[in-house]
Amino acid sequence: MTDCYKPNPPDTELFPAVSRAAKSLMHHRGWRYGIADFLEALGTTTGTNRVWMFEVIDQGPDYYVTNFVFEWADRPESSNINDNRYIGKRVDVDNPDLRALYQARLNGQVQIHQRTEVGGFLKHEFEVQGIHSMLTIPIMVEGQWWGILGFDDCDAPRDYPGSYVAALEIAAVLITNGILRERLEWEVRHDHLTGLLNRRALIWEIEEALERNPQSGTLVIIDLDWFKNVNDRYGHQAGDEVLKAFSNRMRDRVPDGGILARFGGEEFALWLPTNGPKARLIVEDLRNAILAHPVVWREQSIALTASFGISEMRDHGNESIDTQTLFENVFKRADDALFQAKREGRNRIIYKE
Ligand SMILES: Nc1nc2c(ncn2[C@@H]2O[C@H](COP(=O)(O)OP(=O)(O)OP(=O)(O)O)[C@@H](O)[C@H]2O)c(=O)[nH]1
Repeated sequence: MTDCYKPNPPDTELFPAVSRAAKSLMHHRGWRYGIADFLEALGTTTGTNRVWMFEVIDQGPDYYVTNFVFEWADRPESSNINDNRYIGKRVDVDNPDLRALYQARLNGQVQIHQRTEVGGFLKHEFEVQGIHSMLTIPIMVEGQWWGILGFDDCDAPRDYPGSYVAALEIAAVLITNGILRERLEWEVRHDHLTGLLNRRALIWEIEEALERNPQSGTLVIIDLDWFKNVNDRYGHQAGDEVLKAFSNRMRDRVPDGGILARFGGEEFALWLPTNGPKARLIVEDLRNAILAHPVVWREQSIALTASFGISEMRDHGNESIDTQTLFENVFKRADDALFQAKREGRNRIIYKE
């Protein structure tokens, strides 16, 4: 039987290939932009027919759901990526074979399956996809099963030696590393509770927008009114839910090119790429929407209002002023406007040129 197994190319090529391919995962926009090159390098060096990755998008004790996210195939006929069956595919773990497979994946164990040995769920997949041998390496992130890096041999059976598995396990760790970096970058730029950008990220985004268009844009600082009362009356958890619902409501109404952020506490900021009456109309629409739609929390309706301070990017005739100072000035004016809105009774918009 073993003599009809596909020969493995010399493993001396594999470690240098993984090392070279690692660089593509360091793509400045994130690993997802370099993964196609990475999988191609693994595919061509191992001489396999298909290298694929799926991501686990939901899981429970007796099921898991996967999305087929990336693939390299040696020829068009080997490709599966456009098969909708693998998008949001749910696997019900309803027999001992499948339970063993699932448990091994949860534990991060590498598995090599041969068509002659598999049963049930895998047998069906092997037949549908024309697979002889499949090597699967779980991608683990922070101790959790994230997905699979898989290798399918369709033209002949294959047995992967230990040195191959070791190199490909390193490849999976490199993907883990990319995912962790992506998570970290998300955390640096976002507010945890609401998923909105945080203050720092908003400033970066505005700086970029100003580089493209220095004299344009409106900054709106938004502060929920009497928010302390929400916490005092309904509890902190309700307060959190209100902040999330409020953020979602706002996010749905931000026009194209607008950037919404949570500055902290019950304070938010919105950058609009427009100036003048158009921007002010958008803000009026936001104020009305907040007023018209109380947040429902555990069947209780929590009415909200917010105060708004608005200012525009303008040099007020001083053309020598640099972008940084322009930007600081617009923040200061919007903040002063918000303060005035609060002082004058809240639930209002104050505009300061
Ligand atoms: N639940 C919850 N509360 C928060 C969070 N961040 C800040 N707060 C609360 O927000 C409240 C803000 O209170 P204040 O600054 O007095 O403002 P306010 O009650 O909204 O009154 P005005 O702004 O003057 O209209 C405080 O009770 C904070 O504890 C958060 O992430 N979750």
